[in-house]
Amino acid sequence: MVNVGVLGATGMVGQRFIQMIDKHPEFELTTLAASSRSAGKPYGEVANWYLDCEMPESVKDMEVVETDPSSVGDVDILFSALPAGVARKVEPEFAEKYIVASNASAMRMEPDVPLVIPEVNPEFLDLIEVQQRKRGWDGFIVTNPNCSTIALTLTLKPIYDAYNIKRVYVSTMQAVSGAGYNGVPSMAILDNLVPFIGGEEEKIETETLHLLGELDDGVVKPASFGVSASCHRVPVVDGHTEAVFIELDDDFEIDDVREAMDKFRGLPQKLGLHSAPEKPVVVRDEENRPQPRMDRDRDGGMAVTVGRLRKDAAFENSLRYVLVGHNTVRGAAGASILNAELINEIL
Ligand SMILES: NC(=O)C1=CN([C@@H]2O[C@H](COP(=O)(O)OP(=O)(O)OC[C@H]3O[C@@H](n4cnc5c(N)ncnc54)[C@H](OP(=O)(O)O)[C@@H]3O)[C@@H](O)[C@H]2O)C=CC1
Ligand SMILES: N[C@@H](CC(=O)OP(=O)(O)O)C(=O)O
Repeated sequence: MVNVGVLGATGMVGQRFIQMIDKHPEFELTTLAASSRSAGKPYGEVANWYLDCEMPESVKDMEVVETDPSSVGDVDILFSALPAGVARKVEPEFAEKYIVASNASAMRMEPDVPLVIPEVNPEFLDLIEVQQRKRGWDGFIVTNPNCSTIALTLTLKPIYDAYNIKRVYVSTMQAVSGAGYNGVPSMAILDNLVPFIGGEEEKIETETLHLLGELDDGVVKPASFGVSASCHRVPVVDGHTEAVFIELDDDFEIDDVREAMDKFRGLPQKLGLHSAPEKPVVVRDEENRPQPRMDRDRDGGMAVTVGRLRKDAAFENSLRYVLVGHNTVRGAAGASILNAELINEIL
C-alpha cells in the first residue's frame, strides 16, 4: 500500500478524493490537511460533508493537520485540492520531499511541471526528471488540467491523431460544483444562467493545445490549431456539458470519427489501472443524450460521454457533438488519482 494524504481535505474536491481513496486497493489514506481553521480537530467535526454518500467511517476521527510539510508525517503522495493561491505557495514546499498530484491550476503551465491526462500525454511525465534536476527536489509536482479541458481533450485526442484539426469552438454549460460549495449563491443561479466563469476560457484554450502538444528535448511544443471557448454556469449540481464544433483541413466520414472515438484507448487501459474507465470516450446515438444527470456517472464518473455526433452541414469539413464529463471526478479528484496510479505503476 502507498500512504497518501489530501491537502484541502475539507473542501468540495477534497471530499471527492476521500470518497475515491476510501475503497482504493493501492492507496491508504493517512493524512488529511486543511486550513488552520480546521487543523487540530477531528475531520468529522470540521468537514461539512457535501456528497450524496456517507462520510467514510475511517476519516471521521482522523485529526486534520496544518498544511505544512512538517505536519504530514508518513506519506508518499499528497493529493492537492487547495485553492490556487494557496497551492502556488505550498505545493513547491511539499515537493521538496513528497510527490504532489495536484488538481489546482497554480503550477499547471510551469514549463517543467507535467500537465497530464494519462490517456492523452503520459510521456509528459518525463518532465519529472527535468523538474527535480532544475529545482533540486526529492519529490515533484504533477498536475491535471481544468475540468472542462479534460473532457474536451479526451474527445479531441482520437480526432487529432487521425485528422488535421483546423479549429475548435467550444461552448460549455458548467455545473455549480465546479465553483465550490460557496462559489455561486442559489439566488444567482436558480432559474438562471451566468455567462462568465473567470479565467475558464483562457485555461481551456491554453491547456488543450499544451496537452495535445509534443515534448521535445524537455520542452512542450503546443499543438497549433485554433481553440475558441465560451463558458457558462448552469443550474446543474455535477457534470459539465460542452457543445463542440470542429473544422478539419479535409473531408471525412462521420462514421470514421465515431469509430475513432469508440476505439480510443490509452496507457491506463493497457495497464489496467484501477481508476481507468473501460472506454475513456463513450459514444451514444440517441438524439437526446448526453445529459448531465444521466451520463455523468458513467464508469464511476471517469468516462466522458459523447452524443449528437454529426457532420456540420453549414460549413465544409466540419463536425459537431455534445459531451458530458463529471467535473469533480474525471475533471478533478479522479484525474489526480489516475495520474498517481500511473506514476505508481511506471516510476
Ligand atoms: N480540475 C478542476 O477543474 C477542478 C478544480 N478545482 C480546484 O480544486 C481546488 C479546490 O476546490 P474546492 O474543493 O471547490 O474548494 P473549497 O473552497 O471547497 O475547499 C478549499 C479547501 O482548501 C482549504 N484551504 C483554504 N484556505 C487554506 C489555506 N490558507 N491553507 C490551507 N488550506 C486551505 C480549505 O480548508 P478549510 O475547510 O479548513 O477552510 C478546504 O479544505 C481549487 O484549486 C479549485 O480551483 C475545483 C473543481 C474542479
Ligand atoms: N473553474 C472550474 C473549476 C476549477 O476550479 O477549475 P480550475 O481547476 O482550472 O481552477 C469550474 O468552475 O467549473
